[in-house]
Amino acid sequence: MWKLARVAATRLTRSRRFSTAIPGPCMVHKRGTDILHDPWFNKDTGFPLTERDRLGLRGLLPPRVISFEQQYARFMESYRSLEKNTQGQPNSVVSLAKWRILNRLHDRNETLYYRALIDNIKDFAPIIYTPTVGLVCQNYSGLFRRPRGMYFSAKDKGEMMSMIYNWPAHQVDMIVLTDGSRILGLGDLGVQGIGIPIGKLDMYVAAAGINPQRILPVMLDVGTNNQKLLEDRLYLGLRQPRLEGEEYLEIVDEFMEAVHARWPKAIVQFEDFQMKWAFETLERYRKRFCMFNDDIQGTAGVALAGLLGTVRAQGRPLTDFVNQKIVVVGAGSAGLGVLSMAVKALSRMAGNSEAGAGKQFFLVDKDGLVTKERNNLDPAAAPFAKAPGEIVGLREGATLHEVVKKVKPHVLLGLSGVGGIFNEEVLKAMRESDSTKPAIFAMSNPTLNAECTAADAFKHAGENIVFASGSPFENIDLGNGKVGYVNQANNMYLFPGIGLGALLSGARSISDGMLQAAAECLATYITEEEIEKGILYPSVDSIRHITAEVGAAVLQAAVAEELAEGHGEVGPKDLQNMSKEEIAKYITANMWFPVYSPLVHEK
Ligand SMILES: NC(=O)c1ccc[n+]([C@@H]2O[C@H](COP(=O)([O-])OP(=O)(O)OC[C@H]3O[C@@H](n4cnc5c(N)ncnc54)[C@H](O)[C@@H]3O)[C@@H](O)[C@H]2O)c1
Ligand SMILES: O=C(O)C[C@H](O)C(=O)O
Ligand SMILES: [Mg+2]
Repeated sequence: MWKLARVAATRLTRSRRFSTAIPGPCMVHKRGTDILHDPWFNKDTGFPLTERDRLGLRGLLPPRVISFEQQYARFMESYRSLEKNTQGQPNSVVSLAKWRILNRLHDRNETLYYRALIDNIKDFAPIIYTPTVGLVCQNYSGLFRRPRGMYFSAKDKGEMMSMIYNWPAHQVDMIVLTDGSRILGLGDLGVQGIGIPIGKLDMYVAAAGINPQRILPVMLDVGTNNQKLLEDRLYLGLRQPRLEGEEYLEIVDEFMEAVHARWPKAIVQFEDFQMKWAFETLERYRKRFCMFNDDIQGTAGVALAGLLGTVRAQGRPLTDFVNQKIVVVGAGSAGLGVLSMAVKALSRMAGNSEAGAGKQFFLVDKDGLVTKERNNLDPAAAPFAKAPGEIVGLREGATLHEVVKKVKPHVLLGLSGVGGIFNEEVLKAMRESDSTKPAIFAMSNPTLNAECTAADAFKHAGENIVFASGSPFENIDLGNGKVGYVNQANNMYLFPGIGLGALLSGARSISDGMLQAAAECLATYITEEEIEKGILYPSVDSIRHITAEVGAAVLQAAVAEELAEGHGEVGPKDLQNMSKEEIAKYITANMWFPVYSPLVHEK
């Protein structure tokens, strides 16, 4: 059933490639070189002669008109020759070279860029998104050529309501916002963190079909506590320590009010905020605005889908989730987000009683096993802290190795940001797991921050494991024709669908029910045959299809909870009356796809 739907969708995408159907016109308020310098409208040598006449472009381009297909082939040729020419060079050099060539196209011709991205998403996602985006953020001040998105700084206090009107697009649907304080597992990168919203929004365009003219990456620069950056003469952000307390919140409040005033229906995704502000801003805004925190909520849904998939992969009924022993390493925004969503799922399974739910979860942070005896126990971690004596033989602060040895978990899940902490000793201890097919999730990003590599996991924990990582790794050749399958457990499988469903339903806010629907949709997407091979998540190649499905599930949940206020011409009543099939059609019909539209000049 699932399989059939996916094949049909692939065909749909293929037939749209270079389709001959004439797309609708696009209004442009510029002429001449202003159009050539605007990547939203620029077609380079692809402008037909009639359009060159209409838009004052005659003579500004070489005379021959090159088709979109030829332009695409030309770009891919230069990309492939760059790949060939950089063979054998260090990974970081190759990745940055690839990022540069893609970035140049992005800056010049967005239609061609997004077509290349959509058609080659498996190859390009690791360049424009995780892990290379981390390297780009680390080197941002040096790589900077032209701005992308908007920058609101502590110095703009009192000005944001007018500044927001400096953005040239009339409509914005999707905003990704960061303050740069916890960029992947790389720490505080200040203004350089802008690369993250840019990468996330590229995934929104590629996976969810959000129109790139309606996206807005935003950096809230409230300073940085990264001493190296403060001393770097090339650093492009404010050279001051981060604002704290009320001063900080006033900046975020002002930004949220400004966005809401200009684009009341825009969805704001909070990304890579340090934990204290991640939780606080989520609570502060989630009822008032249509927003969510991807690291807490998107990650939780992706992890939950993987945890449920693991139960199936271990050959047990889903209801057995209540008996899964899970060790979560990292008590930050992501780790705690995962635990609280997993506990909610458990209590639903147990008939909505939270009593005792989660007893089989174990939380380990930088100071070891988290128990109620912990000095200054973080209130957010408290519900998952073990009571004294709850696990015989384990004390407060027990090491990860001790915990794994004692608990013999079915799942070991890392969201610590610390590369290599699932070391040989810890991985070998997983061989004594109570499951014959234990799961290891090394979810921290980027690659060097993963808790272990895929190769080490299969080598030390055994060939029977189920493995997932936040950053991509190649599948592992286990010899004798056997393959150790590597899943990518990354929130990219959910955030685009959450945003898409929220947008097209016109949701007032993003509820737990909508997020739960997203996670369930992802969990049920994988077939039994796939699960048997240890496949927990779809291939990145099908991200556009899974995103449409997640979007539909989120929209349906918004309608069911009466949060859907409608989108454009489609009112709340229309949404309520749509069948499942109509919802699916409505979603796909509203997903932008890159083709050159005829440009019509409007004064
Ligand atoms: N795969 C995904 O989709 C995904 C999603 C979100 C976050 N992440 C990754 O998860 C990591 C953490 O993100 P976060 O927002 O929770 O960060 P955070 O800073 O809020 O939390 C990090 C946690 O790790 C703990 N920790 C630090 N050193 C440790 C050690 N040696 N042993 C055990 N625990 C240790 C800290 O005590 C803290 O609780 C980052 O690398 C991020 O890239 C991945
Ligand atoms: O950005 C990613 O790849 C996932 C996640 O949001 C993270 O912060 O690591
Ligand atoms: Mg993130």
